[in-house]
Amino acid sequence: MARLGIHREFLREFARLERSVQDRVIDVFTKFEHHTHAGLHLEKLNNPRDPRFRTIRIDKFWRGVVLAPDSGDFYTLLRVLPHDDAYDWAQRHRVTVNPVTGRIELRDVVAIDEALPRLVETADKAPRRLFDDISDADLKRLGIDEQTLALARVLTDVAQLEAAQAFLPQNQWDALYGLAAGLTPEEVWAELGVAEATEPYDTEDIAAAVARTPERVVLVDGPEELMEIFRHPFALWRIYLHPTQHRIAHATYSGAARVTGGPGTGKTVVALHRAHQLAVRGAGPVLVTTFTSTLSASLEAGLKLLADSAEVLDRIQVRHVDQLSYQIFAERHGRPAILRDAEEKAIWRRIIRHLGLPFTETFLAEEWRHVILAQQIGSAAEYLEAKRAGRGRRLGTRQKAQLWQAVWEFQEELKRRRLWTHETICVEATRLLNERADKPYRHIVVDEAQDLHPVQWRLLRAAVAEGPDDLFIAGDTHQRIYNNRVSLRDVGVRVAGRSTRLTINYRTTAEILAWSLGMLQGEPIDDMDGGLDTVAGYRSEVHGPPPRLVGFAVQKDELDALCRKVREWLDAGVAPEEIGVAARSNMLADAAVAALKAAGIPAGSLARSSDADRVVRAGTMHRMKGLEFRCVAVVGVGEHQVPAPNAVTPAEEDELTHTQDLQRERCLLFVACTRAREELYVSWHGRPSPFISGVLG
Ligand SMILES: Nc1ncnc2c1ncn2[C@@H]1O[C@H](COP(=O)(O)OP(=O)(O)OP(=O)(O)O)[C@@H](O)[C@H]1O
Repeated sequence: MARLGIHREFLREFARLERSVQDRVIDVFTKFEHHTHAGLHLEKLNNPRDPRFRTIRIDKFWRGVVLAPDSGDFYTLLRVLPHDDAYDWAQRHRVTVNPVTGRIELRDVVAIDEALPRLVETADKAPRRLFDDISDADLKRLGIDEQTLALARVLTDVAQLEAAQAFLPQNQWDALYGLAAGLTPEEVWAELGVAEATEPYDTEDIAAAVARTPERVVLVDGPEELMEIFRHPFALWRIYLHPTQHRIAHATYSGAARVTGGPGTGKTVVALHRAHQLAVRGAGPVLVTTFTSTLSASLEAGLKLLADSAEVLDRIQVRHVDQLSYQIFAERHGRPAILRDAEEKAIWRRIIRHLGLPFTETFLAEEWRHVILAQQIGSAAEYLEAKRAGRGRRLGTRQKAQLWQAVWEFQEELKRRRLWTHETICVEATRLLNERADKPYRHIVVDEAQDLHPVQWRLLRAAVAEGPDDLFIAGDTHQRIYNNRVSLRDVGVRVAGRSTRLTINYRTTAEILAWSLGMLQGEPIDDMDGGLDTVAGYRSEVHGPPPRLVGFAVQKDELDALCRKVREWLDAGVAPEEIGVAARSNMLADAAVAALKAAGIPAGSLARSSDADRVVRAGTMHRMKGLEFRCVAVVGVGEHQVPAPNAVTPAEEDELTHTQDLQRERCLLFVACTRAREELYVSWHGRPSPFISGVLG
């Protein structure tokens, strides 16, 4: 039986081929894999650039281009193209094995030769070149070969480098792009994840090189896996991880560890692999957790895809944090009575009236949550001493005393009426866990960590004994969509020296990513560990059209245009469930569903429908977290809608909270936009949101 590898670039294209061609490809390659003399089905080409290229007939019109070894039975499917294009492609490309990394590389030799003279001409006139500060020795150390080096040396800007992605060997381009994005040669090397070679690589051994290059070529293990890959060409993460992702997921850490990185860099994927790996090791129960039920449901679905052994799956529990705290609370006290939002406000109002305080109920509620509960403050004296980081309005000693009195009365009332909030349940569950010597979990894996409240962190800290691999944290502070801020150190979680940042985005096109990042330009965003996070080096290898940005006079026109856009996507062959519509408010999301339905488009609310319903789904930006779609429309991005006025504390009330609220709203829009894999459409009526007016292009 032949062994088969499939180039990942082809898999991306596969998803876009017509269904009938996809079926033929599957048919041809399932049969191909079964053949004892598979090579006989391949046709030689006249004068190919690489003598190891062959073609294979898919149907009358389509051909596959296959890399066939000089000997052995190992083949790599590189592309499937219309007949003439396939032959043209084979005339232009060449496969080599990189002597430094040992990995397989594919390049468009003709395009490199054509680009070089033009670049030389521009470089001769330019005052500086892109890689002036990087020595030849450093470039070579990263696997840049002579042909790429000649081109790299005459690049003068990043746009030229981006254009060169289409023809340079991908791993070499990656290294150059990492350098251009500001990473040091050491950081780029670490990111390449190349194992130290004990002896020089055999640059003729294609099969070994392919095995070393899982980020480019997926090795297929039998016909079932082949079917799986073709059925879910986007879900490759189950089989293959980038070396950096693999290292993080499989490492043994002496304590808590963390993965950070921009949207779509595979943090969730790493978290799922890590949980699976820890369960395989079998040292004790694994908890996978996050902050909402929708997200924990999608983590559970991901784990089921990943784990093929029921025994391993049994060792993993998926619960969102509040579910965990309720469970622990209920085991001891039974079901809690929950304080509703409106009732909470009423209590604060009564206290304000009765004490004659100069504060609003929102201010008191936030002070209680973000200072007193967050820092476990238990007495007036502690409160007087407490740092109120993140709170803008200064309080004098007298005001602090008044505030403490208010909080004390509030807490007493809850106690008297046996009422609980999510936070107090969490605090009580933490107390119960701290009493226990036997912890419920041996490992905890946390996704979307940026949105957890300090009391939730303490709960998690108390649910697992301190030790190797106790906590694994995945998150991105640029995607914080609630107001929770934490310093991990303050809640007893130390990740220093065990934190890795992922930078390659697998979801979004470079165009959508760059535009969305533009919205965050210059925003100082913390790293949950006493420093600032950065977006340096975030990049995507996939290209597509730039985001489409359109404004209208009134909402009706905006929604009509949304319907036309969605219709256009559907007509182009995008399935309805691959289209997502995001809005800041529930009301607008519902209006979008109604407009789509009225236009005869199958549509539903994100809250109430799933992939299986095969409808276009619209929902709030908050609900978009953790999801992704081929095409995304973000509507209502107008001056008075984003930021949502009622979600932003007035500057007069609290300057710092005001700034933080604005940042959270900005991040929320960023999250919504980065859910798009291929196309992003952003619209508004009236004037555009201040968050996008700087990036309208
Ligand atoms: N190694 C990989 N190979 C192929 N696809 C990958 C890989 N890693 C991640 N992906 C894909 O990239 C997309 C984003 O992955 P994931 O959701 O894990 O990213 P994330 O960093 O958690 O994103 P976000 O922070 O935006 O929610 C998914 O479609 C996932 O399947």
